Amino acid sequence: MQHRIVKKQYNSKLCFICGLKNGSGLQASFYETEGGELIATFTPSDEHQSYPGRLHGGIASAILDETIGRAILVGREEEIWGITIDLSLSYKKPIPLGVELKVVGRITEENSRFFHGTGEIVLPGGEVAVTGKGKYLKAPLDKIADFDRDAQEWAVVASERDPEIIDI
Ligand SMILES: CCCCCCCC(=O)SCCNC(=O)CCNC(=O)[C@H](O)C(C)(C)COP(=O)(O)OP(=O)(O)OC[C@H]1O[C@@H](n2cnc3c(N)ncnc32)[C@H](O)[C@@H]1OP(=O)(O)O
Repeated sequence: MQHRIVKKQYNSKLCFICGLKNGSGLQASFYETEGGELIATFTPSDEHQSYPGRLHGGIASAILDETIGRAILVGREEEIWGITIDLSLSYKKPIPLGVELKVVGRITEENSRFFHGTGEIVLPGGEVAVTGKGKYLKAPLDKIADFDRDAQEWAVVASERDPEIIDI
């Protein structure tokens, strides 16, 4: 299925998932789709392995957590930040290293205090490797962390690799 991209989300400096200067991290990109979902793309490297040649399950959990958590921002002008309070995963296929993976997330339920979402990590051939669902507490950013947007280089960073369409 083809997903038309309507917006790229912010990256940061050192976040393990989205920090562009975290050499050990995933340096993932996040794209909002016309259909109201969020797609992350990243290519895991040898540093992210569990058993040789396979992505560590904790790292799979981390990218799913962030993709579902960021899905609350899709199509909004206002900022909503989430704190993960419950996350469950089902690991269905091993995930290889060194190939681009796609992670899809969406919000399934929302009220004034919480949001819930689901997501999946999809292999290059289209098979679903991991599914997840999470519950997040909404909170203002200054209640979650001391976050200096300039120091954290929190910005949308355009790249010539940014796709107009993602095929999954
Ligand atoms: C947009 C960017 C997306 C980013 C995605 C990535 C986000 C992250 O990685 S966050 C890091 C991982 N998460 C954490 O470290 C959270 C650790 N936990 C905490 O700090 C605290 O439990 C905290 C602040 C969430 C809540 O604590 P506290 O303020 O004392 O509230 P508390 O009264 O215990 O619970 C508040 C409500 O949440 C519910 N809740 C708390 N924990 C859970 C849980 N594990 N499962 C379900 N519900 C829960 C409670 O039932 C309660 O609901 P209600 O008021 O309706 O009865």
